[in-house]
Parts: sequence; structure tokens; C-alpha cells
Amino acid sequence: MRVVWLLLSLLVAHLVLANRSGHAEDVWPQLTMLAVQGTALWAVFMRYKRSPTLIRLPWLLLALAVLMQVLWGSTNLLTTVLGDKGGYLSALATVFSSLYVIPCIFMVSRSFVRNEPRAVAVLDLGMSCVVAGLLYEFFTQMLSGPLAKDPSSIYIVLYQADAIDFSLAIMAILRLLGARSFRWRFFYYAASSYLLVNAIVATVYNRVELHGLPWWAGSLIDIPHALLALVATRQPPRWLRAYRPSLVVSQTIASFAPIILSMMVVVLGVSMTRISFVLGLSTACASVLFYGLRVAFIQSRHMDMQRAGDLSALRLEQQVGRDPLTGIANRATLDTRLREALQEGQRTGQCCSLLMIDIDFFKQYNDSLGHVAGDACLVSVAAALSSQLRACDLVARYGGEEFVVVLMDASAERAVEAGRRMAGVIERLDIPHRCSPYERITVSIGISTQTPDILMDPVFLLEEADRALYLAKNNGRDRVEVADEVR
Ligand SMILES: Nc1nc2c(ncn2[C@@H]2O[C@H](COP(=O)(O)OP(=O)(O)OP(=O)(O)O)[C@@H](O)[C@H]2O)c(=O)[nH]1
Repeated sequence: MRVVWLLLSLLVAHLVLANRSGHAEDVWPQLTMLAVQGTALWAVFMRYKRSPTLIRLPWLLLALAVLMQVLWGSTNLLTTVLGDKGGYLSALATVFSSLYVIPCIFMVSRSFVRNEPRAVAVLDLGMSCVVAGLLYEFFTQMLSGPLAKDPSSIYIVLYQADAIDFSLAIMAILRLLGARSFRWRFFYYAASSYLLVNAIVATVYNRVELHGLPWWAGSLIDIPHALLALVATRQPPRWLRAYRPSLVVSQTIASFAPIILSMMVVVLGVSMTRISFVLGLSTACASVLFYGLRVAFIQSRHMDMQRAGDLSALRLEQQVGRDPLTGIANRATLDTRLREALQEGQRTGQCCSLLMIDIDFFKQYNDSLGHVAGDACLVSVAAALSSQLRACDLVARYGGEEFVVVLMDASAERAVEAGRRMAGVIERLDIPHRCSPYERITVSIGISTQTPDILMDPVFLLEEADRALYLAKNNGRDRVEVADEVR
């Protein structure tokens, strides 16, 4: 409430002082105008300080834009006090007016996403500076160069300034409509209110100035600044919280926002052809090049991200079906692949064998050497089993110290051979086991086989192999038994 009273007093004081002096550009009216601008700057700066990190930069940019206006006002005040013999102060005022567009362009065109390549931010900053440089050159040449004699020059300058001011305002409104987070909506609400009212005021002020500034004209400049100070210090309106654009709208607006930067450079380039054809043409070309580079950088980042995404999806897919300790297939993969293998075997008329492999006296191994050694032993056994398989076979950890091997195109005899070979390989690992009568790690294997004439249920095949394994254990371990012989 105090800010409202302060602003009201300043606005009234400005009008009264200007009216009494009869001149908009006297010291006291200009000082009150600076006080209004200063209040806006303070209000925006406070928002910047209080905002969370992600939204701080845009508030800072808005504060910088207002600062340029304050510097422009201060330069005009200095001109009133000191005079401007060499025209340096009015040149400086033009510099500040041109610099004002840099933060404005930046805040309406940037996407402010964290994963944007740094090169894009550098490009945007570079192009914003190009816009400011071109504006300065254009205004200076048109207003004090040889072209200043042409009566139409001043109108061209005015239209150019209007085009820039209104483009910024429209873009800020679009960003407001496309902002999905309330904090961003609030920022663009403040920025668009300021830029739109500023554009309207500038249009009126510049035209009024053509015929000599009336005493009240300076107060026009107070309006956008007072509005900004109010918006930044007061509670946001309710509709701002309620409104929420769809993701499509939001993404479309954010992706198209940078186009304003290129458009401004093209428009300025076209206007510059009046002063120098070569400069105008090169500017327009630079704009196309800039936009192309920008798209290329962003696309390359997206491709990197997509590659990384694909890779992690692949890794995830692989991990989901794998046993985390041994890296071989897990029970879930075994269930699917075993069913497929049995169907495939029946379809192609081939036998399909299943080997259930269990490490002997593993509890004692664990108890004597600890679980870490037990884990290492499981990893070695899994690797040894894997090394014995063809590409079409499968080894999976069935649970605990039990493994299952599925052999395609393998009769019971071939499965026994393979089982013995695997048991031999594990023995040759020569993992010492003090508590085993064999003094090293050995395995017992139970085998079941599906013949081509009948499609067996995977659970049944597993039970058969388990029964054979039970027999192998009972018969003294470190051996291979076949289910058919068990029945
Ligand atoms: N280190 C380790 N041990 C495991 C893991 N999973 C199961 N075990 C252990 O494996 C042992 C299995 O013991 P048992 O089922 O009695 O089998 P065994 O001692 O090998 O006896 P037999 O099979 O009859 O020779 C238990 O001590 C479990 O704690 C694992 O992931 N890591």
C-alpha cells in the first residue's frame, strides 16, 4: 500500500512541477520521473533477489532494461543541467535507448531451459548486441547523418522504433500465454504489462515530441514504470494462478520465441539498406546464418540426448532380464525363453534339454568362507557355464546356488555329454572347498528332455530336472543324472 501512495505522490508531483515550470524537460519534473523509474527498478530488483534461482535471470534482465531507461533519463537530465555542446550526451542517450533492447530481446526470446547448449546462449547474446548496434547506427544516421535532411527519415525511425517496441510486447504476451509454471507466468505478466504500455507510451511520446514536448509529456513515461512497480510489488491477479496452457501450446511458443531475434535483425537489415546496401544485406544474411546455427546446435544436443536415452533404455532392458550378481539371465528371462525354446523344438522337430545345476555343499562354503567369497564363487561358476554354451543356448540363475541351462537341438545323450563337460570345467576352476569331500567346488546336475513328439509344460520339465538333480545329490553329488532314468 505504501508503494501505491509513493507512486501516486510522485505522479502528482511530476504533473504539478511540469505544469508550474511549463516545460517537460525541466530539472524537477525530470527528477520526479527518475524517482518513478527508480521505484520500478527497486521493485524489480527485489523480485530478482527473492526469486528462486531458475527465474532469477529473467527478473535481472527486466531490471537491466529498466536501468537503461533510468540511465537514459539521467542523461537527459544532465543535458538539461549542463547543455550538450558536442552532442555527446544525446549520443549517449541514443546508446542507452539502443542498449535497452538487449535485455528485452533476451528475456522474450530465450527458452531458459537448463540443458540448452551454451553456444546458443552466446549466439543469442551476440545477435541481441547486433540488434542494439544496428539500432544505434540506424537512429544516428537517420537523425543526424546526411539522410536527416529527408523529411520522411524521422517517420521511418518512428516506425522502426514502434515495430521493435510492439514486437517485444507481443512476444512477451505470447510467452505469458505459454508459461506453464506460475512463477514464469507472473514474470511474463510483469514484463508484458511493462513492454506493452511502454510501447504505447513511446508511440505517443515520439509523435508528440515532433511538435515540441508539451509540459505533461514527461508524465507519460511515468506510466509504464509506475505500472511495473505496482505489478512487481503487489499480489498477482487470481486468473494468473488459474490459467494453465497445454503442453503443446507451451512448447510451441517456447520453440518459436527465438525467431523474434532473427526477425528483428532482418527488419533492421532491410531498413539499413537505406544507409548502406552492403551493410543491410550482410545483416540480413547474418540473421539467416544465425538462425541456422542456432537450429544446428539445438538439434545436435537433441541427438546427443536421444542417443543417451536410447542407450540407457537398452541398458535398462538388458538389466531387467539379468541377474544382478552374475550378469546371466534371471528367472523371468528363463521362464519366457524356456517356453519359446520348447515351442521352437516341437515346431522344428528337435529335442530340447534342460539342465538343472546345483553347487555342492554351498552352505558349508558360505559358512566357512563368508558370503563375499560365496558370491565370487557364484560369479565364477556362472561365467564357466556361459563359456560352454552356443549362441542358441541359455544359462540362467534359477535362484540361490542353482543354475538352469537350456540346450537347443540336444537329446538326453548330448545333454549328458554337455553336463559332464560343464561339471569338468567347474572342477577345473579349482575353487578350494575345505568342507567338501572333493576339496574343491563341484556341481550336481539333473537333466530332463523334451522330445519332438510332445510339447511339454516348462514347469513339468523343470520338475523333472529337479527330481533328477535330487537323485544326483542322493547318489553322492558331483554327478549327472537324467530324468527318464529317474522315472
Ligand atoms: N554367497 C551367496 N550365498 C547364497 C546366495 N543365494 C543362496 N546362497 C546360499 O546358498 C546356500 C544353499 O544351501 P543349501 O540349499 O543347503 O545347499 P548346499 O549347502 O549347497 O547343499 P547341497 O545342495 O545339498 O549340496 C545357503 O547357505 C544360502 O545362503 C547368494 O546369492 N550368495
